[in-house]
Amino acid sequence: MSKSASYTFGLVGLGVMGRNFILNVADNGFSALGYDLDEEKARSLREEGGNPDKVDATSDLGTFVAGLSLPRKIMLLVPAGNIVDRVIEDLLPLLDEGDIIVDGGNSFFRDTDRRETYLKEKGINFFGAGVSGGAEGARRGPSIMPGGNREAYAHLKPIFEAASAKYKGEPCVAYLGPKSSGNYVKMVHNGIEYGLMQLTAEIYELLKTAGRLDNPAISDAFHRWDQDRLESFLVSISATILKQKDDLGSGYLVDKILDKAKQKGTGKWTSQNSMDLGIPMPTIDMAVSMRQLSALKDHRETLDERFGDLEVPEWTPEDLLPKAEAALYFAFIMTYAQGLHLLTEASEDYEYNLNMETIAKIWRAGCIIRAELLADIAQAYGANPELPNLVLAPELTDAIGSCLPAIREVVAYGAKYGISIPCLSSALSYFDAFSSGRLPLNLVQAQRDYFGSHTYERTDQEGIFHTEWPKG
Ligand SMILES: NC(=O)C1=CN([C@@H]2O[C@H](COP(=O)(O)OP(=O)(O)OC[C@H]3O[C@@H](n4cnc5c(N)ncnc54)[C@H](OP(=O)(O)O)[C@@H]3O)[C@@H](O)[C@H]2O)C=CC1
Ligand SMILES: O=C(CO)[C@H](O)[C@H](O)COP(=O)(O)O
Repeated sequence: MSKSASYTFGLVGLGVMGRNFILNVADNGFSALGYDLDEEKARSLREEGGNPDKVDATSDLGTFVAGLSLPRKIMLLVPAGNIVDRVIEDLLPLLDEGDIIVDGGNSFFRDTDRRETYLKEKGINFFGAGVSGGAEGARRGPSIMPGGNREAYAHLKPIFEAASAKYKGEPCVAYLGPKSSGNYVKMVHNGIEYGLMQLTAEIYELLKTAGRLDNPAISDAFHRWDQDRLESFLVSISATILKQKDDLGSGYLVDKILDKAKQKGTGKWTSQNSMDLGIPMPTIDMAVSMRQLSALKDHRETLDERFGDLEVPEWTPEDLLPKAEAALYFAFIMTYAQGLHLLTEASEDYEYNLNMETIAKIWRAGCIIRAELLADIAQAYGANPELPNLVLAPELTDAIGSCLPAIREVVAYGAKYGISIPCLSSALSYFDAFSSGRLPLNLVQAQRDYFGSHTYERTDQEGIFHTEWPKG
C-alpha cells in the first residue's frame, strides 16, 4: 500500500462486477482501494491496475478500512443475501460515524430497508445502489440506481457520475429516493429485462419456424432493427449471438445451448411484489414463468411427442419481418409500461418519491434494458410527471396504434400453429384488457356473490348488493 488513509473509494468483492467497477472508478480519477477475501483476486487487481497510487487491493480488512479517507465510501459488490450481512458485521467495528456503505448488488429491497435502519442507529449511512450493465458496463460505464440518505449522497455523486454511462453527455445515475428505492428500481429493471429477453426470444422463434429464416438471416434482421426504433442492447446482442459459430463443433453456438434458462430471483421478486401491490404485469410474470417452464424439459419433450405435430406453414419473410418488428416494438412498450406502473405504485406505497422521467433517463445507456425507446418514455413522463401508466401517454398513442394490426397477426399465427409466444400474446392481451371500457368481470363478481355472499356493486345504483341466487 503506497499511501495511508488516502483512497477516496473502497470496494469489497473483486469478482465480475467489483473488479471492473473499481478499475472504472480509478480511471475516472478517484483513487480506489479494493478488498476481497481471496488474496489472488487482490493480487490480480493490483497487477491490472498498474499504479498503486490510483488503484490498489488487499485481502486484509483492517488495512482496507484504514486505507480509506473519511467519510469512508465503501461499495459492496458481493453476492446478495447473507454475505452482505456478514461483510457489514465485519466492517462495522472498524468504521467511524458518518461513513457510507453502498450495496451495489442485487439485494432484495426489504433486506436493504432492514440494513439501512440497523446501520442508521450506528451512525452509518447505508445505500442500496443497483448497478446494471454486466462486466462491460461496470468497466466502461454502467447505469447506477442509488437510494438512501439524500445528504450523504453528495459524497457519492461525483464518483458515480464520473463512472456511470453517459447518454448524450448526461450521466446515467441519479439520486432516486430514500431507503431501499435504489434496490427496488434495480429489481424492477431486472423484471423488465426478463420481459424484453423473452420477447426477443419469441420473435427469434417465430422468424425461425414461420419465416424459415436461418441464424444469419435473423441476425441481419435484428441488426437492421437495432439501427431504427428498436435500437436496444438486447436486440443488438441477440444479433451478435446468432452469428456466433460453435467452436466446439459445427454450426452455430446458439443451436447447441440447452433451452433451460436459469434465474437468480430478481424477476421473480418483481412479479411477487407486483401481486402484493396489485399492479398487473402479465408480460413480466409470463417471462418468469417461461424460465420455470423451460426447466421442465423432460415433460416438454413427452408432450411434444404427443401433441407437437402441427405443421407451421411458411410466412414469407417479406411479409413477416416488418410485422415481427412492429410486434416486438409494441410488446417492448407494454413491458416498460408494466414495470414503470409498478414503480409508480411502489413510489406511493413505500414513500420513495420516485421520478419516472429520471428513471427512464438513467436507463437510456449503460444498463441491460437500455433502448432508444426510453428517450420517448422519458419525454412522456417529462410532459406529465403524474402519468399513471405509459399506455395512457398521448406521445405513444400513434406508435401503439400503428403496431396493433401487426401484433394481432403475429399472435394469431402463433396461436393457430402452436408456436409458443406467450409474452407477445400477454402484451397484446394486457393492452386489450387495459383498453376495454367493459370487461366480463361482472360475471366474476356475480359468481363470487353466488358461492360466497361476497357482494357486488351495480352500474345503475350506489351501494353494496347481495342476491340470494337460485341454487342448483
Ligand atoms: N454479474 C453481473 O452481470 C451482475 C451482477 N450484479 C450483482 O452484483 C453482485 C456481485 O455480482 P458478481 O460480481 O457477478 O459476483 P461474483 O461472484 O463474481 O463476485 C463476488 C465477489 O465477492 C467476493 N466475496 C464473497 N464474500 C466476500 C466477503 N465476505 N468479503 C469480501 N469479498 C467477498 C467473492 O469472492 P469468492 O469468489 O472468493 O467467494 C467474489 O470475488 C451480486 O449481487 C450480483 O447479483 C448486478 C448486475 C450485473
Ligand atoms: O442484474 C443483472 C443485469 O441487470 C444480472 O445480470 C442479473 O442478475 C441476471 O439475472 P438472472 O440471472 O436472474 O437472469
